[in-house]
Amino acid sequence: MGDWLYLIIAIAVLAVALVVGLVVGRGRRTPPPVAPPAPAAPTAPDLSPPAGTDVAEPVAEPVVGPVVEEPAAPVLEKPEGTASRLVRLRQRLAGSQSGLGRGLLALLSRDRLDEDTWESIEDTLLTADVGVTPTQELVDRLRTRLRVEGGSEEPRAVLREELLALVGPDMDRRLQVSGSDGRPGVVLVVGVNGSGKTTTVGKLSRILVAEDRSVVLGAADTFRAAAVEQLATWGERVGVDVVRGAEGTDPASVAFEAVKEGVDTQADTVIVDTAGRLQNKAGLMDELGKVKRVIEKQAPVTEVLLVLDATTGQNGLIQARVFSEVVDVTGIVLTKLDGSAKGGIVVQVQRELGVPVKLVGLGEGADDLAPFDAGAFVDALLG
Ligand SMILES: Nc1nc2c(ncn2[C@@H]2O[C@H](COP(=O)(O)OP(=O)(O)OP(=O)(O)O)[C@@H](O)[C@H]2O)c(=O)[nH]1
Repeated sequence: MGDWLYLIIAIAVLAVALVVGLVVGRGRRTPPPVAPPAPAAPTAPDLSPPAGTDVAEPVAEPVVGPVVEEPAAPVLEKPEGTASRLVRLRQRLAGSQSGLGRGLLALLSRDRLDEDTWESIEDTLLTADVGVTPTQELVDRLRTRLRVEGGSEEPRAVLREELLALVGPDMDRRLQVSGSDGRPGVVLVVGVNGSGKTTTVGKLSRILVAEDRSVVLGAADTFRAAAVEQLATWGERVGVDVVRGAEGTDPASVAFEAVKEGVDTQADTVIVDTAGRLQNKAGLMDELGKVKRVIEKQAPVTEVLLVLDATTGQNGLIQARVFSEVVDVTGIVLTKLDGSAKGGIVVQVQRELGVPVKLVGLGEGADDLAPFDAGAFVDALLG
């Protein structure tokens, strides 16, 4: 019996050991392979903090693929407004021109106005490019008014009045930059190479942009590729569209496209830069005549500006005459007046062409162009 009991206990121990072994072994078995998960549909990264996370705590930024840098939007320049521009440029004008006025005043203030003195006055005026006929007229007027010895008239006041009359205070110097019937105003800019045409177109566009006008530029100076590039840069700086053609393109077709864009986009003003090669009068007449005709299929030309370099004296005047015979010039832009003490050219060119000076260039800076004002100009002459 005792043997049987031992045998039964031994079998029971073995059975328990077998059951425990089976249970533990099953727990260590590797799970059966399962199908790989389907790729998740792309979703916007969830940038909200996980629940329970304090917002103030730094959270690792989710990585969302390669970082693509957006091209920086061009920063547009803000052209200088009219008021500060005028104050600044009047000072510059006085700086370059006051020699003429001061010289005349010194002569007119002498105790005795003898023939030698009047001759010196005449020479001073001629040297400043006032021109022969206007000089003669001015000297005659001054002689009459200042002749009387011990006269009560003050030389400075007399000179100011007479110079102002010569410059023409009543001329209409407003720029015609607006069109009619919903069409843009069209400004055609002409003049010999190097006179400052392209620069003037760029500066004028800035004046108009400063006045909140929408502008399109036409780079019809296709003769010189650099001029087209130059104009494109002027336009980019203030966010103005520049219509251009390849080098050698027919200038008239560029002018046409520019005005068409102005009409289509309902721009206020289109300014067209031209090549103005002065090879001969007939060629110039053909080129500019065609440009104008083609433009006017879209909208009338409201202003033709002739750009003239103030430092070129009589040569510049001869060129100006040719241009005015070829196109109907309505206004003159006198550039580089900062580099010349010969402001008298204003008087001469207006007389010659019968057209007012409307703008003056007073430096190479982007905003160094100002509307011409007769009173301010004479004051600048007198210093
Ligand atoms: N000091 C000064 N320089 C000026 C003025 N206006 C233009 N210039 C300079 O004159 C040079 C010629 O100007 P442009 O505008 O290229 O002349 P352009 O008539 O267009 O010449 P093309 O493109 O060859 O037909 C440039 O160096 C200008 O910076 C001005 O009022 N004062």
